[in-house]
Amino acid sequence: MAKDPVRVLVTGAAGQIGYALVPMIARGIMLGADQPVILHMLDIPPAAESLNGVKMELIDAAFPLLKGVVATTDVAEACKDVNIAVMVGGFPRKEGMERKDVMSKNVSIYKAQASALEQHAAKDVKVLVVANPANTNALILKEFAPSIPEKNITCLTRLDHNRALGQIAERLSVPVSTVKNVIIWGNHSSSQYPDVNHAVVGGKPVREAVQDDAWLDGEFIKVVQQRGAAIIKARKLSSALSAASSACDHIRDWVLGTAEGSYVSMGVYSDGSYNTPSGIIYSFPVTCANGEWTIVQGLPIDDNSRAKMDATADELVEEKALAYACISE
Ligand SMILES: NC(=O)C1=CN([C@@H]2O[C@H](COP(=O)(O)OP(=O)(O)OC[C@H]3O[C@@H](n4cnc5c(N)ncnc54)[C@H](O)[C@@H]3O)[C@@H](O)[C@H]2O)C=CC1
Ligand SMILES: O=C([O-])CC(=O)C(=O)O
Repeated sequence: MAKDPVRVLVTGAAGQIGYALVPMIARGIMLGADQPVILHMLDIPPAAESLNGVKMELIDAAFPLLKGVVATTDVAEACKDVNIAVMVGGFPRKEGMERKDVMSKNVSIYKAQASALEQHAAKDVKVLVVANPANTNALILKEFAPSIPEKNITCLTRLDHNRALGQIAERLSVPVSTVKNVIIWGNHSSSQYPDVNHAVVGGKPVREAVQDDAWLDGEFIKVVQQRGAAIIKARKLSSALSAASSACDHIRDWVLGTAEGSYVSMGVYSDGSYNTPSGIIYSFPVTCANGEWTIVQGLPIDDNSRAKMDATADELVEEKALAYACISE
């Protein structure tokens, strides 16, 4: 019997990630080749015409799984009954702007969208925040949508995770599918810690396969931390196809489960695991089953990793304070 359609919201759908993401969702890359979808696309009024153009293209592509498209600038209409919400819309930093200015704009966007999701989305909506600052936007969304279970609010660090897999595969000239269990700890920013201490390639520890700890502890980490900036330098635009693809990976694994023996990285509400501060959205290694993620426990952490995990946590605590200062202004 055919499945009922799942309603998937994409905010910022007229933007570059949105343009890459919506056809992936309509083709079944996010939720599976047997899962019909109804796309809800939200953008702001100045982007309404462009958003309508994206809707026209979705119709023209005649995707068999796509059972409907809502394209709107009305946040309540966009959030109505959605089961999955991918939050890509946000306010980017512009020339001459302080970090605090960007934070205050995003705090007000995420506060308003949290309330709309709370009032209009399905009660068990799963939320993925992509827009930067992704971890802190997700935290604000969580704070202002108290009836959405905190386990249902996450942010994207899967792109960083996939970038780390890609760097190791390139270094060893092996298919990327043979590399697994890298970890991104912390913030989706240049303070993140890409950790290979538990990663394997073809069943062998990555450190044994690479045989170059200096590279793994130095250049590799820097390349992954700075990859977003490198793409901007090369394309004059930020990552879009890789961000969209990684957003699909994040939701697919969350809904359909991770492979046996594999874990992935997700930004989730910290419960204090690995002595990280609770009350921030921090990226951890997780496994997923039955629509729920679980933090992988018990991995040994050496002093070098500890220091890097703490540094990225400190940045998130600072961002949280900045965001809260914007709320109370
Ligand atoms: N977490 C991650 O791994 C990554 C995050 N990003 C972030 O994703 C975000 C989107 O990137 P792009 O698509 O390249 O940007 P973009 O500027 O091309 O698109 C953003 C879209 O959001 C819309 N928007 C702005 N305010 C909105 C609101 N209040 N409600 C709904 N829509 C709104 C804009 O009109 C625009 O169409 C940025 O914040 C970027 O920094 C980008 C790459 C990776
Ligand atoms: O760096 C940026 O602005 C975009 C981003 O988050 C990434 O590519 O990881």
